[in-house]
Amino acid sequence: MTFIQVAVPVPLRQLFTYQHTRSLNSGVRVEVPFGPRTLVGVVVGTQDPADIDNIDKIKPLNRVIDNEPVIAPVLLKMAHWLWQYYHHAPGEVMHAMLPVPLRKGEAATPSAQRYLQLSDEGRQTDSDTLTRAPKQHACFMALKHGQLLAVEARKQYSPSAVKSLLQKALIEEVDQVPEFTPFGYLAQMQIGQTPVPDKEQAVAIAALNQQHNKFVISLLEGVTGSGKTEVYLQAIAPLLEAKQQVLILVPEIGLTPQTVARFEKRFSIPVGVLHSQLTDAARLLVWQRARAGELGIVIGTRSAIFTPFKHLGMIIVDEEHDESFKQQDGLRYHARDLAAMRAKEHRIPLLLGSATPALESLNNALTGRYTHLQLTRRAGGAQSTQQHLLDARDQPFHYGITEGLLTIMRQHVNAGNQVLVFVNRRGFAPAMLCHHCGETVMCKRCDKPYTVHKAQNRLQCHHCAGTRAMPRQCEACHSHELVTAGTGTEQVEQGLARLFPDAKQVRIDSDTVRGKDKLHNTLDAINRQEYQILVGTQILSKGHHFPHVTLVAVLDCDGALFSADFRAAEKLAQLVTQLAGRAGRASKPGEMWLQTHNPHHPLLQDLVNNGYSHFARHALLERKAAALPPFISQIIIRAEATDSALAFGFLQQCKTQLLMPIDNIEGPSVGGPFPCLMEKRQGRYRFMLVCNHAKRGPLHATLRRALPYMQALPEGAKVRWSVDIDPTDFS
Ligand SMILES: Nc1ncnc2c1ncn2[C@@H]1O[C@H](COP(=O)(O)OP(=O)(O)OP(=O)(O)O)[C@@H](O)[C@H]1O
Ligand SMILES: [Zn+2]
Repeated sequence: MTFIQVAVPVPLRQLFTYQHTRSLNSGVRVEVPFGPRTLVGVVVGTQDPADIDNIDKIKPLNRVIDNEPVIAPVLLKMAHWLWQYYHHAPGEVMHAMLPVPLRKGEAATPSAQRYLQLSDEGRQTDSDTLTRAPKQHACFMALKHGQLLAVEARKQYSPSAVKSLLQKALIEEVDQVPEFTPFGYLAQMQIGQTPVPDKEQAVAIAALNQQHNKFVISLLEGVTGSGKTEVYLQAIAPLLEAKQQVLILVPEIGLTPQTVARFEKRFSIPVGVLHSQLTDAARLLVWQRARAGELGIVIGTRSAIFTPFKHLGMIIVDEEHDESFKQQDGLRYHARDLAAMRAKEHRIPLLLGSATPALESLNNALTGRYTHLQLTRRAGGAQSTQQHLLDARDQPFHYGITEGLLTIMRQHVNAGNQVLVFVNRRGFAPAMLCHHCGETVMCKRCDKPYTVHKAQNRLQCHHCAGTRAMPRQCEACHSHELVTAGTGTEQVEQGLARLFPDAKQVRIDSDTVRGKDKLHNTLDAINRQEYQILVGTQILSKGHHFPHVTLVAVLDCDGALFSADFRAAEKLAQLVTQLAGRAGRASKPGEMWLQTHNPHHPLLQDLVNNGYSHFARHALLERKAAALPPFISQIIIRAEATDSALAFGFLQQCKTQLLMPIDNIEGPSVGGPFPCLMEKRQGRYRFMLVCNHAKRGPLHATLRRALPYMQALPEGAKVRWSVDIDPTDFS
């Protein structure tokens, strides 16, 4: 009899022991009884019978699912690190690492899948016959390049488009077991036209070429449009040729088909793509193809860091400062940190790229822990964007835009160029209030004003997504005179339509671009110059290439200057710099105007006059002086409950545990319980404890000792609480 340790997907920070007739490899999935349920767990080791109490109570496994481990030894090490470092339940960590069908116990080896392909008739048909049905046309065109998974095609192009094409007999369905050829991509790989790298790019590429099969972390700090992507492309070419695969992580909304197309075009090989909007079947297929070594390149968002590879040669994290790399619920891991951990285990290089590096990464580069590669000039002769502040005080406003800014916009539009207007809020206006008594219409569940959405004729809470009908009168004084306050994208768009009747505009925010295709099509239309004015939120700041934009106008970011979050300045500086980077990327010079009521604010002055890299180095000095991350380690314990006293009381007891002295260890400082920046959300009151320590080790040791006591607190069952290691968000 062997005793097997299994990570079972339950929210408990421990492993469970089962008995089996023989030993099993770690990383194999097993089906186990758990109370009244049957769950799919992962074997992580065996246990010495001498260490087991109540040995006759140990239950047998129900069933062994895999012959071969689904989680390879390197990834098991990563899992181990994850549950230790993030103090998370091992079974939940394992599940997070697996594609959904495998969590449910389905076979890990490829099984028959239904594919769509062109029929004989389809192959002889001209796609022009479909131009009046755009979705059918798009699906047909995609199938011209090869088969698609049927479920994926239905999701992407709509079930009705697929149905019509089937009815027209232009396409057909086939069932096939996919076959994978390890490094099969090499047979078709052809390196396309490659620009001659400039001096700085050449230095970076040469440095990266020296790093093969070594664990080295490099920060590629390159101003916007400096050709970072070109460096990635040239750096990975020799690896692909040497049968080494490459994983590229990109931010959540930075993963556009343009990015993927650029890699496909350069190497003429299919690229595996992983993001949250894929079907489970499609994700599993990429997982299998990468694992078999069939894919040379995988590009994906945060969780792609868990993809198995046959021979991984390099990891790249593009826009490494982006907040979407940190998961903000459940297993709150940071994909950038995990990438470092993974690169170390595989003994391969990790490349972090950004125009606006996170202060953590920059500090590691400046202190020599990372190799520091810099691109200080834009590629292909483009000039850097001139940045200016526009004093908004005492200026007349039209729909949130000052007259001064309108004049500048007019010059750019009249010159036949495109203007990008950044507004930090979607919707029509961020609040509605009574003109008579001043009462604001509030979401009672969050204690925050509702955002007015005129297009839907509703109010929407951006914190809990709750909506309500537009009120007709004030709840306090019953006056019918309700007015809106502030400006959102919807209002700016409407205003600009009046102010610029001859210029075509497009709004880009999460209300107008739902789904990847919509964003892709809009971006294409922008680059075909179908629009002159682009109005949008953060989405517009992320890595897009707009060759015709010459002016970026930022309407209002003053709020961020006075935030209680110590990272607010860094986030604002990154946003502003990335926005500026959208202008003047091609032959025409670009400028950015930032409209503000605080034109003398030191942060804005520094950014505009000296740029991000100066700001960031200065901000690091400030962080050091104030003893803030990255110079100290931080952990937050959050608790929320409908009864605020419960959440507060629970954290107070946690604090007592965290302050309990441990031998030979200097304890952390524990602040709070403080209300979170969003004090109330969805009807729950929210508090946090902030634990700081100059050193990571003692901080984690303290938490490790306190956690079992915290878990045993009876109040813990009545509140929602969580542990956040290296937090990035205090909302
Ligand atoms: N050495 C080069 N010679 C000519 N053109 C180049 C060179 N390197 C890059 N480019 C071109 O310059 C433009 C910007 O390059 P790229 O997109 O690689 O920059 P980036 O630093 O990744 O941009 P961002 O971070 O702002 O998104 C692209 O059109 C690219 O093709
Ligand atoms: Zn709400």
